[in-house]
Amino acid sequence: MNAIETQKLTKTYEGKGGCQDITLTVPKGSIFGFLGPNGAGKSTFVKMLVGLLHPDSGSANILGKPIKGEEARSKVGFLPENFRYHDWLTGEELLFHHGALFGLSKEEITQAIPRVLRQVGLRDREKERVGKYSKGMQQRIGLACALLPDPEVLFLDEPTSALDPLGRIEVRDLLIELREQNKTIFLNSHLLSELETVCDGIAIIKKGRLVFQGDWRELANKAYRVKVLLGPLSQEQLAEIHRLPYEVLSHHIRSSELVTEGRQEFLFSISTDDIPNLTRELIKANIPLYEVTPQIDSLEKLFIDYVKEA
Ligand SMILES: Nc1ncnc2c1ncn2[C@@H]1O[C@H](COP(=O)(O)OP(=O)(O)OP(=O)(O)O)[C@@H](O)[C@H]1O
Repeated sequence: MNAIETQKLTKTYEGKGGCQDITLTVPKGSIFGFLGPNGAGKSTFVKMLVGLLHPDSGSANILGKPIKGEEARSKVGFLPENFRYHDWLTGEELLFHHGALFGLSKEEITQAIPRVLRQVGLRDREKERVGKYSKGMQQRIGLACALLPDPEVLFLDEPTSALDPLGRIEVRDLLIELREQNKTIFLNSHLLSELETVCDGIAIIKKGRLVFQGDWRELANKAYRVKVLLGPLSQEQLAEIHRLPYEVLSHHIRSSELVTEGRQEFLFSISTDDIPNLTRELIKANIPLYEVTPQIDSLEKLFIDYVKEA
């Protein structure tokens, strides 16, 4: 079953900005990364899904229920970006306030509070005023608010931007724990190195339009490269390498004391399927071959390439 399905979902602001014709599928029990440059339309899209904006056209379902209805929203948690909390409330009072907004009873909220405080690592800090919390703690209490109704689908907009590296790891582990409970997490983040460690699927939006959706590793494979250590090489062998039907992206003598002089490093642009062919060709040409190392690009690099190209 899909947690989120949208069909040509569109919202513009008097014909400008926003996002257009977004058809997207997010499987249940996955962590899904939603990426795009500033102003691409990410918040507009998420706000429609959580019921804060009405679409101009198109449709969307959450867990099979149309987003227009309350039923879809009852299973949703949302952490907006840069949310300002009521400074004068204690963490506990804030959680009570949010619980009431979700329509939870007093007993339900009292039961949920220790769970969410544990999940976000704020136990024993709930009696302090939110205004006295550090930025990271404010982000954690926001996450706790989103987790209060034990949501099936969680929308998180930059959930770790104020956290230190340890805090980020804690949130990442929490997301993995939630996924293990078959919850779905829709994650909006600019921290791509963080996304690549947890996301099952991603979508990229640019200027309001979807330009990619799928497994980011699929995206990585599009730009597959392989590093090969060869040599020493005669002029003839060097010419032979350049005659191969694979693009040489770079070629240099590796400056490592461990590498015998004369060995050279080549970076080829080839698909995974072509690696055996490349090695066969090199051996056929009697070229000494020492290393073949596939280079998988980081999500960050691919994202930049994709957003520039698409
Ligand atoms: N209330 C609004 N009125 C007019 N234009 C808006 C409004 N909200 C957003 N826009 C425009 O719609 C486009 C998409 O904005 P949106 O906030 O959805 O992008 P985003 O991808 O979330 O950006 P960021 O990463 O900077 O948060 C932008 O061009 C923005 O200027």
